[in-house]
Amino acid sequence: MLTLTNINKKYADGTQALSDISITLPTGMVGLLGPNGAGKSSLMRTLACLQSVDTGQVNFDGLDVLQHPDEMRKQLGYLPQQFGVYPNMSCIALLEHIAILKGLDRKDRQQQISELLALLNLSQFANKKVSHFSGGMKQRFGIAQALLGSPKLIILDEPTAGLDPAERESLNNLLVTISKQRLVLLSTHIVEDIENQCHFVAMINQGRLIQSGEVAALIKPLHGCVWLLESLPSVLPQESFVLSQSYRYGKPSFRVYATTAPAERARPGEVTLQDSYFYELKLRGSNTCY
Ligand SMILES: Nc1ncnc2c1ncn2[C@@H]1O[C@H](COP(=O)(O)OP(=O)(O)OP(=O)(O)O)[C@@H](O)[C@H]1O
Repeated sequence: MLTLTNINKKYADGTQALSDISITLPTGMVGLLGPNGAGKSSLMRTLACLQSVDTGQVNFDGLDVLQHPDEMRKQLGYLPQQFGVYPNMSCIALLEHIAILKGLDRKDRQQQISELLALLNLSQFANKKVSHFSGGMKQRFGIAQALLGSPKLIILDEPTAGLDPAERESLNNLLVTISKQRLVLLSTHIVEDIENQCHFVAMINQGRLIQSGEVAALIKPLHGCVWLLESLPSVLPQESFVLSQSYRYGKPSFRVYATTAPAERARPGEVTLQDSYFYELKLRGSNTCY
């Protein structure tokens, strides 16, 4: 279990990236949702012991993380949003190098690297330079290096960014498999990925925690309050508002929050996590566009 208490972080230029964040995250797949600039990466870098905070505490299974970052690093796997690799190193050599840095002995290194190469479908590319990998292969390599040492906490910042749908699906399935008996914290803009894989979600905006809890419990209050419309009436009922607007087969499609049907032609919609996320952002007066 990971507990954050009153985390505050202001950068040197005065940007308040994290404001008084307090939350307890359970084991399993946990999603972190927030618009661009919300503070997700700042939070993840903090948990990965890569940057300090101004105030606050982080506790992981009884360990005071900010006081003992070296202890935490032994239990941590981190995939940053972007990562560089040594240009001339093969996949296996680089994994070997990272395993040594993580303190694995020779026997463990050999066993874990061979298991991870197989798990991540990289065995046949073991001797290829990682700098020559495709985007999907590179992300799978990133997950493999994060899993070295069997960490109890895995932090993944946008792991599926830039992947094609098949790669995304296979990586998502893999993440569910590895999240058994450990905490996998997943940050992504793809709300659907969080809805499909995570049982718990934390939403942040402008550095503040705006909502958190079990996904099923979060969307429950909106049941019966989401309506689908192809066009909006000239006036929406009081206290109702547009959650999102998109196109389906080239035709406009509106999802509207309303406690009763906002128009005669409105059809009830099945509530999604995205509805709940947009509802929370609207409710808290975000000026974010979506
Ligand atoms: N090193 C830094 N110095 C100054 N400001 C920073 C720094 N890093 C991030 N910020 C600012 O802190 C805020 C939060 O940024 P952060 O990268 O944590 O957000 P994010 O939710 O990860 O965004 P995105 O989804 O776009 O990656 C933003 O206003 C950003 O400009």
